[in-house]
Amino acid sequence: MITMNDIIREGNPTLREVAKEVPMPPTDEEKKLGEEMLEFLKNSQDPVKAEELQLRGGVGLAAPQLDISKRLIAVHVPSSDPEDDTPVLSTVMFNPKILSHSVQDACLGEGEGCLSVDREVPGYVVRHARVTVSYYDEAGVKHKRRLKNYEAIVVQHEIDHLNGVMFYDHINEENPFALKEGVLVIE
Ligand SMILES: O=CN(O)CCNC(=O)c1cccc(Cl)c1Cl
Ligand code: NI
Repeated sequence: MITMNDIIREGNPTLREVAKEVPMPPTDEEKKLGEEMLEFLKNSQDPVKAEELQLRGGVGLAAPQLDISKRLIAVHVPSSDPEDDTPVLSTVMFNPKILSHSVQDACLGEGEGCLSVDREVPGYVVRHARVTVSYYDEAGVKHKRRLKNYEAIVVQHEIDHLNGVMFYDHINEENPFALKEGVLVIE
């Protein structure tokens, strides 16, 4: 089972590498890794398990954060409606790729955090508001999916990890809360 000890932190060069494509179909080991990454996210969002295992909450995870430089991510984005237990997006993506994106940009009003960054880095992380991504599932089947809002932001944060990009690379250094005209702020 993945715990915080398995997650590498800033300074580890793997976080700045471009990860390698995973040959399709994935091996049993790669499939198992994807399942464990998804399970980690679910555990991290479960108050009892998160407390028990001392997990920081996460809605996404990328294999390079486990010091595995492969193009594999997991996302588990719960519904914003507390009454609704169905996550808006819960999946493992092999070789995810942004095929196209909106002209409009967006950012989370509360900024972003990262399990590989043991500090707060305030500021708007400006990303594409909407993206069309392709990816392969653990059976090696290709999917194409349009994403918007929070789930679009999360998937971009994870794909960044596959390219050695950290969320704070996108924050404006002069004014971390500067926003251009038309950028959608997602609360
Ligand atoms: O790469 C994944 N992590 O570092 C897990 C911890 N961060 C988050 O769950 C998180 C928090 C805020 C905004 C975004 Cl977009 C994300 Cl992804
Ligand atoms: Ni991260």
